Amino acid sequence: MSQTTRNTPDTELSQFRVKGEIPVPVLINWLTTVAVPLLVFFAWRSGLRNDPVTPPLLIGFAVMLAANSLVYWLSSHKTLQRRGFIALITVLFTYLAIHAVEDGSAILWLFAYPPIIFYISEARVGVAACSGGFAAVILLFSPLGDMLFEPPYSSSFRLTMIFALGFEMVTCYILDQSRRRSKLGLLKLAADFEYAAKHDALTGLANRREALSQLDAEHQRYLRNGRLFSVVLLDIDLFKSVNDNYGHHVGDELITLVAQTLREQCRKVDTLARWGGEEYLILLPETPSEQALQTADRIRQAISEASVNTGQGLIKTTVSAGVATIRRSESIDRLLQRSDEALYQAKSEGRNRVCG
Ligand SMILES: Nc1nc2c(ncn2[C@@H]2O[C@H](COP(=O)(O)OP(=O)(O)OP(=O)(O)O)[C@@H](O)[C@H]2O)c(=O)[nH]1
Repeated sequence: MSQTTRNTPDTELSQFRVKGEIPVPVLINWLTTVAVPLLVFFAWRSGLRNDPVTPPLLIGFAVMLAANSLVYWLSSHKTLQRRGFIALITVLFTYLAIHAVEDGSAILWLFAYPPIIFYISEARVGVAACSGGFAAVILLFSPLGDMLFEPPYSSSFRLTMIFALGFEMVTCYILDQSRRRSKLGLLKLAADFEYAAKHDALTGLANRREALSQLDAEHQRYLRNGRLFSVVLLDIDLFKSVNDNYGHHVGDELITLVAQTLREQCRKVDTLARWGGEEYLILLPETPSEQALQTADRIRQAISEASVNTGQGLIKTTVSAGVATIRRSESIDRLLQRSDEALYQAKSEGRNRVCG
């Protein structure tokens, strides 16, 4: 899982919200709710100044922003809503920069652009939008800008705007990077917790809880499509004597060796679990009795051939296994009970054997 988090693409990460963070659609809807009456208000004030262009344009922006939220409300299409919103506010802020709305003071709204863009989109979109915006502001405040538009700004206002906007954009970028890093950290932590909750620390196999959950899922599939599955309960023979003679660390190595052999002998679809101390459970999906017995015997054979190197030479071990295949409307508890009985039989018949 940590591999997954390391590869989490920026697109996915920008839309991934940790608990408590405002979801992007909610933020966009909230901004739209605030922006629409504001635009109507400024349109009305521009109308009072006999500006023939600004009122219809601002009303048009208000209508399009509202329509964007309405489309999201009807379709729940997050990407469409986000892209629509970014396009609309980019055009709106450009208009506020090149047209002297509110005697030119409306250009101050430009400061709202960087935090919104960085919050709702990927880092590279934020960087591209802010770089473009910054270049446009410099152009607007340059002599070339004076030739193209009629900006009513003094030199000191222009300089202050350039430095303050630049400062704000860089700050937003740094904060955004820090937010993304902390999100990655949280994702990794969540993945590690999930892994630890499902796996056995010594062998890396599924733990008992995860095995029960896989068993339940397989049982549900069986009830739906009737495909038989089997379980193998496998126990290392005379394991206590290994601990007693060679120490617990060698016992642990043996437990790991058996786990490794199970991995080599089983299919990817099989669930391998450490069921208890030196006991394992193998869930074999879509496997009838005969095949399950053959698999269990192949595993038994492979384990009897493997060995652990101790300071006192190589040691080998054997296992006993009990196999049970699901029957009619049998419950999981009953199935496990039958495999346990078969394991008990294998032990009492002399160990190093498979019973089913
Ligand atoms: N090293 C080590 N030993 C463990 C672990 N979990 C359980 N054990 C030991 O495994 C031994 C199991 O012994 P028993 O249940 O008596 O079974 P056995 O000696 O394998 O004998 P049979 O099952 O009858 O063949 C106990 O001594 C436990 O202490 C573990 O994680 N590591």
